[in-house]
Amino acid sequence: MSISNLTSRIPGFHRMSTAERLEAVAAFSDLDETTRAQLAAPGNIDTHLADHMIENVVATLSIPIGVATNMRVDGKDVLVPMATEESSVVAAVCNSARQCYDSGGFITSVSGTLMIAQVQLVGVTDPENARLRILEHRDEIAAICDRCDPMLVQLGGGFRDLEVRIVDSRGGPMVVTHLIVDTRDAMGANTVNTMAETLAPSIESWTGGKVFLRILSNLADRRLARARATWPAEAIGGEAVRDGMISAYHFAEADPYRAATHNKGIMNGVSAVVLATGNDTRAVEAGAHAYAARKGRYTSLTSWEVTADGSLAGSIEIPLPVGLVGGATKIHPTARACLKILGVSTAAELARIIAAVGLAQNFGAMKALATTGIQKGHMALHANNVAIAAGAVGDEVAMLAAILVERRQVRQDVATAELERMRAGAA
Ligand SMILES: CC(C)(COP(=O)([O-])OP(=O)([O-])OC[C@H]1O[C@@H](n2cnc3c(N)ncnc32)[C@H](O)[C@@H]1OP(=O)([O-])[O-])[C@@H](O)C(=O)NCCC(=O)NCCSC(=O)C[C@@](C)(O)CC(=O)[O-]
Ligand SMILES: NC(=O)C1=CN([C@@H]2O[C@H](COP(=O)(O)OP(=O)(O)OC[C@H]3O[C@@H](n4cnc5c(N)ncnc54)[C@H](OP(=O)(O)O)[C@@H]3O)[C@@H](O)[C@H]2O)C=CC1
Repeated sequence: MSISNLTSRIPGFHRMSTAERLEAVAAFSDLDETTRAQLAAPGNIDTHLADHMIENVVATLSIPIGVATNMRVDGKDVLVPMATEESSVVAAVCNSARQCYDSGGFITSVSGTLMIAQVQLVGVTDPENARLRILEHRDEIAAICDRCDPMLVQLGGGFRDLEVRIVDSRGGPMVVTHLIVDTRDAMGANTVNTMAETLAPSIESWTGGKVFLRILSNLADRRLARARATWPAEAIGGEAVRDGMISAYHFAEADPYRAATHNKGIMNGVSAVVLATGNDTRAVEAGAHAYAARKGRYTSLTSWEVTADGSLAGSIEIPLPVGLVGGATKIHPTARACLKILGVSTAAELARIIAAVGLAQNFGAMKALATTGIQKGHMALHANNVAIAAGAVGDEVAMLAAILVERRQVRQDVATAELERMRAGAA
């Protein structure tokens, strides 16, 4: 059966055992034995590989990968692996996606796969003149950039555009050249950095100035991913719930103190998929927050409105420089296995799914905040962590967590006392 015939609506997925869930995911994504074994292996990164990925390696840190169900993106069902240490993040995506599944799920788009590299030129007395001199060399610049990466050009990528800006700084005017490069299925940092470094001597010779920095910009506003979805009021608990959520959005839109938390919630989902696929979480996070401040004040990455028929419509637009090749994406076997689960064949497809997850995550948090409060759902799941921290093992974990939730006291001191009481009762 092809993937598109399978459904991501898997009610009760969270009640299965870990092995049963992996079997369901393997069947959905048609995973081969090696990929299944990779996902099932405890501590699934080899020390030798780790030692070559970064420096001074002494150990590895395993983070759980949960799979979000109920996601339908552009008419296709998809299971989404999410690597996170935080409880209730995955559950929230499943729950949010469930509530818009029947109204079509998520519709997505991308602006392209363009990255920007910056070349900083200082020490020119005539910055306007220097700017034009650089722009006059556009064809030569294109050729220099494309010569850096013939493979990328062969794949349909390479130099696309040139911008030269004059930036007023404390140290006087700087002439900043932007190389706009299509990096296709790579995030592209190394690719565009090489181009910027190669071009720098030419810029100096054309202008008589001095180049210092030659590096990509993490404000990847030529690489936007967008997602939208509609939740009928009756599917989310009625108009009062919808209006509470709209008010939550207005709060985030107006107030940077709230917007930071609102966007952190979005990044709970975004960063989890970015990490699971071996991409650079810091690059995506820096870009997202810079984009949220693009209007001169920090605001929400999402927008929420009421449609003519009274439904809640949400949308997100976020820079998503992620790749299927480059960085750790190809070398980390678990990241590769996660990409197989997703079944994506281009970086743009991956970015679209991540944008949808960000929107779902925001829906889940806003709905909880505008109704029961975050503690009910989040702390109920976090209670397991508190129970483990208090020393619970095996079946004790679920039993102790249930007691903490029942008492509405998900606290370490209460957990320790209750665990002692449980054990004394059992003895
Ligand atoms: C936690 C829920 C989902 C419970 O929500 P609920 O309505 O009690 O859930 P339910 O038991 O009725 O189940 C409904 C569906 O939710 C999913 N679901 C339910 N439980 C699980 C589970 N254990 N594992 C996986 N999926 C789960 C699952 O899809 C299930 O359908 P089913 O499969 O049964 O047909 C809800 O309360 C929620 O979405 N809360 C929001 C949680 C959240 O946002 N967490 C992020 C951490 S807090 C934070 O860092 C960000 C924040 C909040 O500050 C951002 C902001 O301020 O904007
Ligand atoms: N500020 C930041 O965000 C910075 C981030 N980084 C890091 O850079 C890394 C990402 O850089 P990136 O340039 O993506 O990685 P790589 O340089 O590892 O990989 C990109 C290369 O892969 C090759 N390639 C093969 N198939 C494709 C394809 N389908 N599409 C595009 N390229 C393809 C290309 O050419 P070829 O085969 O010729 O190599 C391309 O140049 C991340 O690890 C990131 O953490 C680094 C510096 C700064």
